[in-house]
Amino acid sequence: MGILCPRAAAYGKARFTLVTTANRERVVIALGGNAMTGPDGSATPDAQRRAVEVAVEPVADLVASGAQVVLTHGNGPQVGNLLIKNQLAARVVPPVPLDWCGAQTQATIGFLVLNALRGALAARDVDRQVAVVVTRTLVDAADPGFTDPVKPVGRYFSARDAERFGALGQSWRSFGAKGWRRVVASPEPLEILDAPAVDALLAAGFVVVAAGGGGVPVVRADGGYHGVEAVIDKDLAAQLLARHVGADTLVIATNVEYAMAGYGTPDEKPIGRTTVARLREYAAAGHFAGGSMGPKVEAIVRFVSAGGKRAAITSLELIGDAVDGKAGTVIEG
Ligand SMILES: Nc1ncnc2c1ncn2[C@@H]1O[C@H](COP(=O)(O)OP(=O)(O)O)[C@@H](O)[C@H]1O
Ligand SMILES: NC(=O)OP(=O)(O)O
Repeated sequence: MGILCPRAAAYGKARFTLVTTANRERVVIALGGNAMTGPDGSATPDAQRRAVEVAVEPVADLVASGAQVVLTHGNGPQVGNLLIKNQLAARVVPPVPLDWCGAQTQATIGFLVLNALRGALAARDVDRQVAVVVTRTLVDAADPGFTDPVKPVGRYFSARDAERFGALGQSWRSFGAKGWRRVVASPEPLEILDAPAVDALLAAGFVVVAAGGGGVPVVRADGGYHGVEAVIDKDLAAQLLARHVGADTLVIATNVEYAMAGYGTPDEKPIGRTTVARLREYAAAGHFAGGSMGPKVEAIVRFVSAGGKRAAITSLELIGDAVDGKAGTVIEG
């Protein structure tokens, strides 16, 4: 049993996609920071809006094919920019903590995705509602990540600026020729507390945007939850969300088609279809940089090891093929 859905004429030739009511595969897609800002990493409102409009196209195709889709996204550039604004305005308006900034980015990026995805679905004559869920992620107050800040946020600054900000008690790290970025605490995500809301919305037919920026980090306190100052890695949060909602497939979409062995060396080699064991060997041998490819590989390994059917790392344009196991670095359970 199926219906025919026209896809956007503006997105290539007008084509028709068979939407079967039986195709109810659940897919979680994590969109990287590269997909949410301009090509040069610029985070102007226009650059972000345009980047999101491009990023949602393959997602809209997937929704049109009948899949149940949850989208999650990074927030590193955006949350770092909010911290700077806080700092600059501190004498005029009270600064807000980092967890509030994280929640703010879920709203602003969520709004952009909601608007763009609804537009892309309408262009395909697909009438599916999209909901954005402000999502909390449980972390451990004793996580060592709180005393060893490693998560880069915001834009690149000069060494001189970084030194000036460092004098205010902030941690900054050099990224070579690109410059310096502020680094903040990034504890392990333990539980996506609002996953039941995501599950209910999926069952009701919504496309859901959730756990943006890895979720707002909270700890258990006073019989409830308190926000804590950190930024959770969105790939590690994505695999947890995918497990909580019983997703079949997790796709980590970034700006490279594959994770590579020997990345940046003359022996660089794309890793296509592979196994959890092989990826663990590559990781142990240091093939995946921490803070970029490292957590992506760790995320797909954790998902499949926990019973997930399929997980992939690939570029934005290849999301659909990766869901079918035909593109990117793919592992299966
Ligand atoms: N082994 C590797 N294979 C491929 N890319 C790698 C590898 N190690 C590090 N990278 C870098 O990881 C980047 C993707 O990670 P990141 O910039 O954090 O993505 P996103 O912002 O999309 O989440 C690639 O552009 C590449 O520069
Ligand atoms: N929270 C997070 O991991 O964001 P980025 O992917 O933008 O670094």
